[in-house]
Amino acid sequence: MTDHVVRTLTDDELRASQDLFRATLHVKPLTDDQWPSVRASLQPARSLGVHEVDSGALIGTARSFDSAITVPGGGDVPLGAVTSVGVRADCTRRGVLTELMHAQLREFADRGLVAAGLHASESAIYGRFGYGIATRARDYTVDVRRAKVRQDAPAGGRVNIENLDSAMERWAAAYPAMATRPGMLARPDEWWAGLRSHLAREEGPVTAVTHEGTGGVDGFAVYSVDRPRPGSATLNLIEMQAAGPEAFCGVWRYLLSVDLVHEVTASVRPLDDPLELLLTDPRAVSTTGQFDDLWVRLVDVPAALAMRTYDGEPVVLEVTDPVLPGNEGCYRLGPDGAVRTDQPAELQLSVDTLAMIHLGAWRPSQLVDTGRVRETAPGAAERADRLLSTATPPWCGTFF
Ligand SMILES: CC(=O)SCCNC(=O)CCNC(=O)[C@H](O)C(C)(C)COP(=O)(O)OP(=O)(O)OC[C@H]1O[C@@H](n2cnc3c(N)ncnc32)[C@H](O)[C@@H]1OP(=O)(O)O
Repeated sequence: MTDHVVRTLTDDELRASQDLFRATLHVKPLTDDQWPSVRASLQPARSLGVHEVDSGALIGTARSFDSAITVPGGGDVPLGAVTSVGVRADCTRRGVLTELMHAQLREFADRGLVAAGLHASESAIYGRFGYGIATRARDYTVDVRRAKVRQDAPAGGRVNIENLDSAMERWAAAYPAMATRPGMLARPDEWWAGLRSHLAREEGPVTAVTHEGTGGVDGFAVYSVDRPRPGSATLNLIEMQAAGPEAFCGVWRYLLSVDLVHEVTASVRPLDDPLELLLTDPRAVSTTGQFDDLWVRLVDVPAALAMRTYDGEPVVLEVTDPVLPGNEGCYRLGPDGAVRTDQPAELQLSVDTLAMIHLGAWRPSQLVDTGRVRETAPGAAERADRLLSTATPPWCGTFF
């Protein structure tokens, strides 16, 4: 018998659950001023809590919001975006997170969500629940004095500074047309409310810029500037989306022209962000980190496999999934789609490893080389490499 129970939290328990989560991250509780905007970012009935039976105290929490993820071929797969996961520090390592994760995955499956996604605070936590690294990202800095945009770089449209609140409404309307790369997420209203409350906590002023091309809004960015002393200002790019090369280049041309700024830092950008190639001196850009971005858990494996496209010779995968055993079995993937099959397995892998290849972040043959995938038919991994490859590396680009 366990000494705690998991259940969906009621509205009047949400603030306590957010404060519990913040405490696990060593952050102060919400103030009365902060709470309304945080409340606006929470979807109803999507917060789970674990209470101790004896004391009734809340000791663990996890929440989610309903979203969708773009997969290769352009389809949108319904996804539960998991966040605010925390267990009170004096109650860790006795299975509270495990119960939360299992309850949440059951709830997602019951509601027909095909996948779950999260950004992990530590990379050792979520693999055991079937999550795998499905997108990667990099941070970079730009030395503004060296960064001159090439004359042949794409041009067109214009950048305007806007009021943040009105800009966000226009961005929310334009964003779906930009979320075409595998790994990008749909952003419900609550996500935009969360961005607003996140930006309100920035110490310095926050600037919103919109790029308008011939068809209207096709890019946007939000940044803050640190200026610890005269002559030394860093522009921190908090968010940037662009529908195409003109918008990408237009926004960067603007960012590199802001007076008094000697350095721009950009976080969690796509691995193939082409800024270096737009500059006369590509070394003006320095990658400062490359890391796991979105972790995905395929909740309904047959649906997730069927909802993306494949290009190349078919291959048969055998999937193991101790947490959701209904996913286990062999699947034949090919240009005609993905279906369960009785054919013998050519590659064997666990469900967390499947998430690593589903959007194209890793090549199956790389994973054979590291022991994560077992090849039972010679040449199958190379066939799978071609079948699952994508034109661009997947990227999430949405923080939550
Ligand atoms: C999506 C997000 O919100 S990311 C934010 C996650 N939250 C945090 O990082 C806040 C601080 N940390 C915590 O609140 C907790 O330590 C949690 C949530 C990470 C883990 O909660 P717990 O209740 O201790 O996890 P639980 O007891 O279910 O552990 C399950 C297994 O994972 C392991 N594990 C749990 N956390 C970690 C960790 N940080 N590093 C390595 N292993 C871990 C446990 O050892 C256990 O393994 P075992 O079964 O082999 O012993």
